[in-house]
Amino acid sequence: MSDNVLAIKDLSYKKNQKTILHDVNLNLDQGKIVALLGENGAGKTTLMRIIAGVAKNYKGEVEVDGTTKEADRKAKLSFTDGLSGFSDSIKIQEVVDFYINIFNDFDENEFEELRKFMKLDPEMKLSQLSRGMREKLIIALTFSRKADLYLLDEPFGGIDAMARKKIINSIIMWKDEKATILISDHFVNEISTLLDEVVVVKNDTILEHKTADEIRENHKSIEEYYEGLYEDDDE
Ligand SMILES: Nc1ncnc2c1ncn2[C@@H]1O[C@H](COP(=O)(O)OP(=O)(O)OP(=O)(O)O)[C@@H](O)[C@H]1O
Repeated sequence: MSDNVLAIKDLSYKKNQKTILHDVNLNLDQGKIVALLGENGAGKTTLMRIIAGVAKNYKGEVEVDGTTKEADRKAKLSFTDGLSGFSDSIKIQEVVDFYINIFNDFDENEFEELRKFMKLDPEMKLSQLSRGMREKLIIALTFSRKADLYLLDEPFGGIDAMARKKIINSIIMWKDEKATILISDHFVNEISTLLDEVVVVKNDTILEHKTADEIRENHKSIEEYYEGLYEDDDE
């Protein structure tokens, strides 16, 4: 059996007649921690929303665990679309109750552990959360499901540098070893040492997909490699 968890073939996506992504081809294997890197507006969020089945009307094929059907894909991957569907006046506990209802694979005990680890009070309303607390809640919700593919869209912007590595380290320890995590960001942060692979989005498509070992074989850190991709753009 193939250990491929994600297969994207010839994906293109337009919004209001503007090409946002074109000729995207990407394969990810089980058990990998993969960074999806690119500048603001490169198309990282759009790509995640397409994989997750939230953005529709794309051209091409998106397969998760061998299935292209959106509903089946949603059952196999875990993605929290910025809590956009929830009113600000509801409490964390109410969001959790919603997740328990909707997702058969939501593990309440796992959420409890993550919630305590993130120091989140279940009685707090979404409107009371700081940006970092909100991001921690998204991470906790996402990883409380048992999925084969986890999508994290810029999860750390408001989380302090010390906590970032601690959080991602713990998640990697908790997750099933066969589960793959795709994490988007616009710079390589404290988590670069934990990455297995790097995917770079530039000019509306995937510019490069490399393993961390390949990058390091060229005697480069991931930071140097990523910065090098943008050197030609500088004046
Ligand atoms: N609703 C929309 N209508 C038209 N264009 C859009 C819409 N949403 C996003 N875009 C465009 O799609 C492109 C990709 O946006 P996207 O949010 O996917 O980028 P990103 O890589 O996640 O950026 P960031 O790092 O800033 O979050 C951008 O050029 C943006 O202007």
